[in-house]
Order: sequence, then C-alpha cells, then structure tokens
Amino acid sequence: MRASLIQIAVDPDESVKARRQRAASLIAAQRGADLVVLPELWPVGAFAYTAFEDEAEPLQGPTHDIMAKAAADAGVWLHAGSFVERAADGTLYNTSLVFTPEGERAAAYRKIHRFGFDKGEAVMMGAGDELVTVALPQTTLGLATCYDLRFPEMFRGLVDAGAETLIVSAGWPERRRAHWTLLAQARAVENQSYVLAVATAGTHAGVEQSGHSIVVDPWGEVLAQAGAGEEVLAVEFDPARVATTREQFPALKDRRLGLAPPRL
Ligand SMILES: O=C(O)CCC(=O)C(=O)O
Repeated sequence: MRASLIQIAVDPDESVKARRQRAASLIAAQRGADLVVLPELWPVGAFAYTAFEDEAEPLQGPTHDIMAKAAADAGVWLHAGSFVERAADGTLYNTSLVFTPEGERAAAYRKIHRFGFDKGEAVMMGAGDELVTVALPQTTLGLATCYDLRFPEMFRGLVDAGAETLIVSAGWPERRRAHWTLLAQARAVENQSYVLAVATAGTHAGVEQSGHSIVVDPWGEVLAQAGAGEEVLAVEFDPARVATTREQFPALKDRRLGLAPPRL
C-alpha cells in the first residue's frame, strides 16, 4: 500500500484560499498512491485562534468540496486533514474528512480532545464524542487529531473497533517535537498497528510547527520521517503485517479489563 503524507507549510503570508488550491495541486501530484493524508487545520492554522470564527465553514463548505474533487481527480483515498467546522447550532468543531477515490465523503471525525487547557481550541470549540474508523480495501483506518495522540485509551478504542492503521493529523509545535516522535512510536507498539502521523510545517500565530511527519510500523520501527519544512513523505507498507504481528506476539490478547480498584 502506498501512502503520501503532505506536510504542508502554514504561513500567515498565504491566504486560506490560496492554500486550498495549493493543497489540491499537491494531492494531484500523488496520483498512483492509495492513500493521501493532510495535517490538522491546514487551511487556517491550528494556532490561528483569532481566525477560527471568520474561517469557519459548514461541513460541506469550500474545503470539503475542493478536497472531494481533489480525491476524485487523483483517484486516491484522501484524509483531507481538518478544518474549522461551524455546525448548524453555531458550535465550532475541529473536523477531519475522509473521501473515497470517487470523491464521496466516507467519514467526518470531530476532534475528541481539544487542546489549550483554559484557552484557544479548548474554549472555542466543541468536543467530538465519537470514535471514527474507515474501512479501505487494504486496511481499516482509525482517526485521531493532534492532542488525541496523548490519550492511549482512545487509540485502544479505535483498535477494539477494528483499526489497523492509525492516522494522526496534527499541527504539533516544534517545542514538543520529542513527544511527537515518542508518542507516535508508543501508539504503534502498544496497539500493534501502523501509525501515519502528519504534521504541518511553517510558523503561524508565532508558533513554530514541528514538521517531522512520521510513519511507524506495528513493531515500532520508523519506516520514514520527514524533515522540518514542507515536504511530501511517501511510503510503501504492507498492511498484512498488522495481523502477523498480532498473531506472533499476541500481547493484545493478554489485556486484563475490569480490574478491581486498590483496597484502602
Ligand atoms: O499535545 C501537544 O503537545 C500538542 C497538541 C496540539 O497542538 C493540538 O492538539 O493542537
């Protein structure tokens, strides 16, 4: 299976409209891949909080339509990263979209763990509450967005729902890049799954982005990692290795659920 992770740069001197067109061109160049993945909030920038209201779109808005066409034109499964969704009741969500190679929307995932503690996304956006998996012919994807990477129980939930390839679409700060690489490998090892984690490059709202998108196999080996700048990370991997890893080293079968709490 061939995947292309588009580590697009988000810089304030490029308009959202121009970046959407540029993303579509980058996707067009990936014809021949099975799966193309974009990062979190690449149209507006994950830390461009002051622009969230103005750039919010309905689920089926400009980002949706341009990405649907880009998937169909390139004939690829497309995880289109996320955008700021304005729901019918006015609530904003950090929403990822997946399209089939025919340009049909296969899934929408609203980020479950909002980042920012007492500011930014955490106070400006609603939280999703549904795990999302997407069955491709070669593998089942489990969807996660950025800060979700820190919550292993969410990934276990995705694996329990059938996920074999975990997608992390992110706008991760350079300051915590060591966590990015470590956690991507941890999620792969503990879930005996591929992890395809794509981050943005560039600097916006004063936050330098990490880049260093990464693909990890179910044994925890790094198959490929990008540098800091804009780049397309292309990898080939064998989805059947998830089943063989889980058979040969069946740690997932040794889980002990429902343990008693400590006695006081
Ligand atoms: O967890 C982190 O360090 C980064 C999270 C983040 O930037 C986000 O979710 O937007």
